[in-house]
Amino acid sequence: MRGVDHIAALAVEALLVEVAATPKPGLVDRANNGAHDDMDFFTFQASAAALAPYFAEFARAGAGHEHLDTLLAQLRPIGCRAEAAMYARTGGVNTHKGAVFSFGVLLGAAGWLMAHGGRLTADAVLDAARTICTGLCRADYGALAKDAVPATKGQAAYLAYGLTGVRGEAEAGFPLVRAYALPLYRARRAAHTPLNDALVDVLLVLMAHNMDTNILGRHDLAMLHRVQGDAARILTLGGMGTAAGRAAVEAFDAQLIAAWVSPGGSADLVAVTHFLYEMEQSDMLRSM
Ligand SMILES: CC(C)(COP(=O)(O)OP(=O)(O)OC[C@H]1O[C@@H](n2cnc3c(N)ncnc32)[C@H](O)[C@@H]1O)[C@@H](O)C(=O)NCCC(=O)NCCS
Ligand SMILES: Nc1ncnc2c1ncn2[C@@H]1O[C@H](COP(=O)(O)OP(=O)(O)OP(=O)(O)O)[C@@H](O)[C@H]1O
Repeated sequence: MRGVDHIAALAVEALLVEVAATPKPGLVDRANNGAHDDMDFFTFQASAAALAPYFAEFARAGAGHEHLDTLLAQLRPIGCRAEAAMYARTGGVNTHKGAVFSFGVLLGAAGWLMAHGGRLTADAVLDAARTICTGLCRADYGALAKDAVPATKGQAAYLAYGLTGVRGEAEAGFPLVRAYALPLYRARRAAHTPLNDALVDVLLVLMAHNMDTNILGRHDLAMLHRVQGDAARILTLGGMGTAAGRAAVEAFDAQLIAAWVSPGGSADLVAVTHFLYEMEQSDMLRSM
């Protein structure tokens, strides 16, 4: 199905566009490797390309499945193979683990909607993602004993703070994307803000609100709250739209690199935001 390939391509584009946006505090971008010493801009490009066939598989699995509430069981094995392909291509570096999960669910949702005659609006895809992930946190975390040794940083964040990370975001239908990131991105794009600057501003609004388990993997709640406050403050300076805001973003990047902080979960949600925006735009063009 041609449409399915089209949305899979938009998801790959979203990964490429996200990593290119510069400056991104603490993250890999065109200027530096952020708070990472095992990956760079080119690692992300190779990883995104390696994921392309699996993104198409996610969308096809959604299109070929009858019921949304049993789709996750079809998507997860594809996610495992995608993760393996990512690690094979990057030499064992985690570039896109969270993104594989988020895009797996969203592409499954979009594929299902296409096959069932639904419109590809952001709201429809996010609602479908929520249905796909109903019960996920209980299933993945419910059986975890309080004194269990965490196998992943996600489990560690749940055991220490009760935070549900990317699983919780997906199960709630990506509320930060819906409430904060998409409205800001739509406004910036409508105002013809340079794409790069629109993406960086969206990153800041996500960082201001996200309980990013990627930050907690290396640091504590106090650090996460400090980062949230700093991101919010830079937005009040005007973000990338003012000289003061731009200077503050550059300084924030240096600060997060020095403190070795990486807001990787928010980076994934920037890619999700671009994907949903472009998907909605192409759906509108198709229906005109
Ligand atoms: C749910 C997945 C993504 C990861 O679980 P894990 O416990 O390792 O999560 P962890 O907290 O380490 O986060 C993974 C990534 O999510 C992203 N992330 C973190 N916080 C957030 C957030 N609040 N919002 C969005 N994304 C986030 C980051 O990019 C992070 O690197 C997935 O890999 C998974 O299901 N793992 C369990 C084993 C499994 O079934 N694997 C499937 C592939 S084999
Ligand atoms: N542009 C980006 N720059 C850096 N990280 C990003 C970017 N986009 C997304 N990320 C996310 O950051 C995550 C990697 O973070 P990190 O290196 O802290 O994880 P890790 O390999 O699990 O742990 P660690 O390196 O602390 O041992 C990736 O999974 C990815 O989702």
